[in-house]
Amino acid sequence: MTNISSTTDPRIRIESVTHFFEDPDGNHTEASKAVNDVSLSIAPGEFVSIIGPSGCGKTTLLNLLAGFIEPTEGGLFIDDTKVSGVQSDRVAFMFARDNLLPWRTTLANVMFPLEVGRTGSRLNSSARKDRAESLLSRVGLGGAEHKYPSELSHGMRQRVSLARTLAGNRGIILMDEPFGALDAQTRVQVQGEFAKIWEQDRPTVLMVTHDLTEAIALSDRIVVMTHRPAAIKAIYEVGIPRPRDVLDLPSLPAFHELYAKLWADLRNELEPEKELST
Ligand SMILES: Nc1ncnc2c1ncn2[C@@H]1O[C@H](COP(=O)(O)OP(=O)(O)OP(=O)(O)O)[C@@H](O)[C@H]1O
Repeated sequence: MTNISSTTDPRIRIESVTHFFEDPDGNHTEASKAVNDVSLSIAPGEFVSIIGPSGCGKTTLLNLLAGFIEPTEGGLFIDDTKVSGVQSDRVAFMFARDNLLPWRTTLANVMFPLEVGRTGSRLNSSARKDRAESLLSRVGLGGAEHKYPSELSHGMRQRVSLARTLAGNRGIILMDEPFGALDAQTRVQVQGEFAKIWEQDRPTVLMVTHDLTEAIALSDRIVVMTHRPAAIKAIYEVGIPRPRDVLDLPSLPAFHELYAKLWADLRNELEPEKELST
């Protein structure tokens, strides 16, 4: 069993989770196993990234935590309550594609979680508007409140998505390649904005990424998964002092050392795929 729980009183606890999808005959087989005996605890205000080979089971782990699917074995807990059903009241999500509502303005998109969530039900419409405006200004979009998603660039849309993710103030954010669809320059900018906001608000974050530099720039710990079915191969503390500037990281020996370790772990996990294809 991979048992990694370095924290006490975690906000997120994943306990001995194994997940099988059904194969075309409706059976659970080794080939349909996506997650293998994963245990991980995440402390309040901690930022943890998951990296691993493509198709290993990272998104499946996030989906289990979000309550979109149920584990075959083991349990997932948020604030000590077992995850059962979709956790949209307790957890905010952010994906590579922004999923903005095209018929709503930027402001109305950010106000959306305030209208439907538990937090929202406590706010009147003027307070919702104030909160949404303030979040848009924090992500550098003050002035774009009345534009529609179709009028915005990819980077702007992803900033709106970030503001919307933060709007519900759920304190836990699950992110799946959140900056993956952005060009390299915009990506660095939006990462930097998110890092600043995270340092001020300190939500608990679990992020899946393929970008090792992004993982090092943003995380407290990085979890490396094996090839499918995803098990935990290693966990690294980043330990580089904050605030971190993505553009300055390459000048730090600690960055290169960690990058090399992560890459070596990943490369070993890619080997079985190579064997399969030869
Ligand atoms: N609903 C499903 N039914 C059957 N198999 C699935 C389903 N969803 C995912 N899988 C399979 O489970 C495995 C893990 O998928 P998952 O999306 O979790 O991987 P990932 O590590 O996030 O991949 P990537 O890095 O490429 O996004 C893959 O082999 C995928 O084909």
